[in-house]
Amino acid sequence: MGVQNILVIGAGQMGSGIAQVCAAAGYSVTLQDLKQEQLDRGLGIITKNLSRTVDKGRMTEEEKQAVLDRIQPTLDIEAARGADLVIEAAIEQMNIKKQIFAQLDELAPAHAILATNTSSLPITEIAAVTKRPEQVIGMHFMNPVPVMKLVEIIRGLATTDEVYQTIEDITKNIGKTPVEVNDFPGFISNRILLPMINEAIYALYEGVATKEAIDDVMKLGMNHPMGPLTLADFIGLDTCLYIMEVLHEGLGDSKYRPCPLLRKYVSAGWLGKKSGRGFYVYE
Ligand SMILES: CC(=O)CC(=O)SCCNC(=O)CCNC(=O)[C@H](O)C(C)(C)COP(=O)(O)OP(=O)(O)OC[C@H]1O[C@@H](n2cnc3c(N)ncnc32)[C@H](O)[C@@H]1OP(=O)(O)O
Ligand SMILES: NC(=O)C1=CN([C@@H]2O[C@H](COP(=O)(O)OP(=O)(O)OC[C@H]3O[C@@H](n4cnc5c(N)ncnc54)[C@H](OP(=O)(O)O)[C@@H]3O)[C@@H](O)[C@H]2O)C=CC1
Repeated sequence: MGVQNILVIGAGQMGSGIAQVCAAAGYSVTLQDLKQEQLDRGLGIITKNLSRTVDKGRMTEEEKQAVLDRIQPTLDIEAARGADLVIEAAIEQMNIKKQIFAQLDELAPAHAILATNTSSLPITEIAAVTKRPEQVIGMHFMNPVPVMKLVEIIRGLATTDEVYQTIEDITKNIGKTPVEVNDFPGFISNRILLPMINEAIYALYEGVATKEAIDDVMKLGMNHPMGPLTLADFIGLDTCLYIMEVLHEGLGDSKYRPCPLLRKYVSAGWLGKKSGRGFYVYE
């Protein structure tokens, strides 16, 4: 059975981007979150992104409206009953993801594929709470979703070839490039990116340079589009911390220990751009 209806769980920065690109490709999308405020915020970001595309002459006002009309917001996870594919993009915590997947397994039709946008958590462990581990898979988008080409696709131990192929086809349909990666903590993207960011935070913590200088070195010296501290703020410092914890625990090597300064900022509620303050202050 083909995929037509996609349910996206979590209307944060990633969930809203995923809903946008799926709806733009013609899928019928339901976007679910726990709070109306988050749904409104997510839909606001999607509308702003699409309006920018209209302003650039790459989309008509009618096409924009058609994309918006294909996105149905809801607070009710019962929406899983109508889904062919669920893409989960709630927060990066194993206990939350397990709860969500157990519920989805109860609600979603037997043919539905359950995908997670986790940045680092083992797919096999998430799949194990369901009675359909062969239909559970990692579909790891990059931030900002409408811009970044990559989707890492990660099979759990039991994921079938058929399910992998369906997800690879959908990834291409929404204009992204799939790269297959094995199920190890942090996959490839965050096993390489996050230790670099964590090291930049250590450099700040140890007083090696100012935050601006650290970012300038990596931007001007390595041609990175954003410095590592700006990028950490952009990803979300909570997400950065969770990923480092997964790497530290999952790979068992002290080189992945999260910097105490990162912990302190997250405890203070300084989560980066999304909360208005991280290493930098945002309007
Ligand atoms: C943590 C994980 O699990 C994995 C991850 O995602 S890690 C994070 C991966 N992402 C990155 O590393 C992003 C690094 N940063 C960048 O690539 C760039 O700074 C950027 C693309 C975000 C912005 O690019 P820029 O050249 O500085 O800015 P700007 O010229 O304003 O934008 C470039 C384009 O992106 C679009 N864009 C920028 N930010 C956007 C956003 N948040 N949402 C949608 N579109 C956006 C702009 O509209 C513009 O589009 P056009 O070229 O079509 O006009
Ligand atoms: N940020 C990034 O660069 C990337 C993140 N990811 C992954 O994507 C996922 C989401 O990250 P991101 O969008 O940045 O995080 P955000 O904090 O922006 O969004 C998470 C959203 O999920 C909601 N949520 C939390 N629990 C539940 C639940 N049980 N059911 C439904 N919604 C829930 C949150 O609501 P509330 O705020 O009310 O708790 C919030 O709206 C994480 O797994 C992350 O690791 C993957 C690639 C890149």
